[in-house]
Amino acid sequence: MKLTEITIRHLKMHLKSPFSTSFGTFYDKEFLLLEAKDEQGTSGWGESVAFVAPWYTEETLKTNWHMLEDFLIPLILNKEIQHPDEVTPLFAGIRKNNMAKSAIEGAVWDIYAQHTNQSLTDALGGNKNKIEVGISLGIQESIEKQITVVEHYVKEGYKRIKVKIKPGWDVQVIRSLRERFPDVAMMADANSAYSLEDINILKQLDEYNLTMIEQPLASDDIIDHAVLQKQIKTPICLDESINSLEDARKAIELGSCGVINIKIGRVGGISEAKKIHDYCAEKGVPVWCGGMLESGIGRAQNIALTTLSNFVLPGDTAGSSHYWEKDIINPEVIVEDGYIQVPKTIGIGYEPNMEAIKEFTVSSKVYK
Ligand SMILES: O=C(O)CCC(=O)C1=CC=C[C@@H](O)[C@@H]1C(=O)O
Ligand SMILES: [Mg+2]
Repeated sequence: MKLTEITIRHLKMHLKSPFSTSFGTFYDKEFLLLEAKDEQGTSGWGESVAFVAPWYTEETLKTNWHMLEDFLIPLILNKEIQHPDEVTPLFAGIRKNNMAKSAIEGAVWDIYAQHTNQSLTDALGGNKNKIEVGISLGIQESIEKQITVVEHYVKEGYKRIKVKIKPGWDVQVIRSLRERFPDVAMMADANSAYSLEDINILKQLDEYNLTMIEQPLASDDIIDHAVLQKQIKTPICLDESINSLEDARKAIELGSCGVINIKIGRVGGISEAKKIHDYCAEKGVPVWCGGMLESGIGRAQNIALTTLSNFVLPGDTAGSSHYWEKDIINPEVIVEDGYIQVPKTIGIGYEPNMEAIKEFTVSSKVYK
């Protein structure tokens, strides 16, 4: 295939309820949606998961647009590509900027699946008909409210509940949730809000039988996480610290974590995500698919990735209606009793809803 035209659209979608973490609150999700067309007129779709501000990683919507326009699109337009695995090497001269790279690579995987007449799941070698789904819940204004929100999603059947913690909103919250929900699979995500100086807090969290504690320490750290992991029995899950297969190898060799959260955008694309999955499988380290409040396009890719066999823990791939009044795909992603049925249709398994895409588009530009 050869990509002959790429359209970048800036979309803004209103979140049904605000999402609060240790680094801030989101009311809307603004992101770049990328449509690539090849010489046969086949369209493939990709989504950049970069946020408007560099809170989670250093990438932003604007830096992604700059990287795509000035560096990545010129590298890929009109290049002959046999397989999506060739995209990451093609971008190797450009450091990091993984979310921007991943937006194009996802679109190439979509086109490749369509050309080879298979679902993205089959193209990746996935082997599940349905996937288990967890949910990530933002920080609430009070512990009572947090309990009410958790209860709602436990009743909906989600297979694992993730709550966000930050200094001042940690041990007491987890203790209260555990008292109320003694048997629910529960985990806490700190988004790097602690340091080893807070080890006493982290040791207290160790008492509540959490499935894992996600990214307690610095976003670029694997050394202190290894120190911490030796002192707590709860597995540490790394999110922000893992941006490549090499990062995963080093973290596992050092003993910095017991679990890895794989996000396609954070690691630069589906091919790298699959490599990390394969490596973790070989090392006996379970993985799960993280979420970035994606629209249906990114969510569809997450669902396909989760069908790989070592995604043994429920991912943050909640249903469309949890986030949006209206998603940009047809059908929307539906979660029933904590499961998503994996679509088997050709490509990403869902159709882009052009009317909704137009409605949410703030600006766009075509590159040929
Ligand atoms: O997409 C989802 O539902 C998961 C959301 C989620 O937990 C996260 C989204 C974006 C940044 C972080 O706060 C976070 C995470 O770190 O996993
Ligand atoms: Mg996280």
